[in-house]
Amino acid sequence: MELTGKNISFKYSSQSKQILKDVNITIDNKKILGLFGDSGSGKSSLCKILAGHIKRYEGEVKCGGNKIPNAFDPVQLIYQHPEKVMNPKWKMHEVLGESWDVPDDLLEDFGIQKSWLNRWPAELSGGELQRFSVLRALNPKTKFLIADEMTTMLDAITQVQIFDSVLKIVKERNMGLLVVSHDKDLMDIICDEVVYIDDINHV
Ligand SMILES: Nc1ncnc2c1ncn2[C@@H]1O[C@H](COP(=O)(O)OP(=O)(O)OP(=O)(O)O)[C@@H](O)[C@H]1O
Repeated sequence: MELTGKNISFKYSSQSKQILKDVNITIDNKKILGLFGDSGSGKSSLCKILAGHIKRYEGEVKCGGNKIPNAFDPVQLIYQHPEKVMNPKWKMHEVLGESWDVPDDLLEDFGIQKSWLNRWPAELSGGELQRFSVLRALNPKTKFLIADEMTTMLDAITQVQIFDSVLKIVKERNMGLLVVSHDKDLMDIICDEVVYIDDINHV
């Protein structure tokens, strides 16, 4: 199964600069793909388009040959800043429960203490919140995961732990994974193939 972006071109408004031009990218569920490039080169914008968060673009995104449906989200995007995508008025068990019923062993794998489930997002650190946003994205319907600087805010040891847990699930469930990072060393370890955005973006 593949998630494909075909001839993707994009600008934020008609007056603003071209961010993406004729980008072609394929994420295969049998390989882990890395995407790297300079700050501001359009990586996050491309991720949002692939995940269906930006809808006004030129080109075509397909998941398993079909357009991404609205009701069922086979493509999940994990943002760099989890606090931006969490409802501050929900306790953490509601934040997770909205997506799926996470088994206890997975909470443990991701280093989430049970007492945190009863806290508000504002009562957790950025790194602790990020563990929740990763787990939330890993609901059983997810076919492709896009990790946009997913572990930037975590220390090196926690980064490895989180990636280990994600990779285990990705392999078990045969999911596709796109890893976006500035850390080329990390990508070289994790990914089967790494793409430089300037090589696929013709702006
Ligand atoms: N909502 C927005 N409205 C207008 N311009 C935006 C918006 N979001 C991003 N941009 C601009 O689009 C360009 C590409 O940004 P994008 O976040 O996709 O880059 P990036 O490669 O992910 O950067 P980084 O590695 O720093 O996260 C930048 O010049 C940025 O200023």
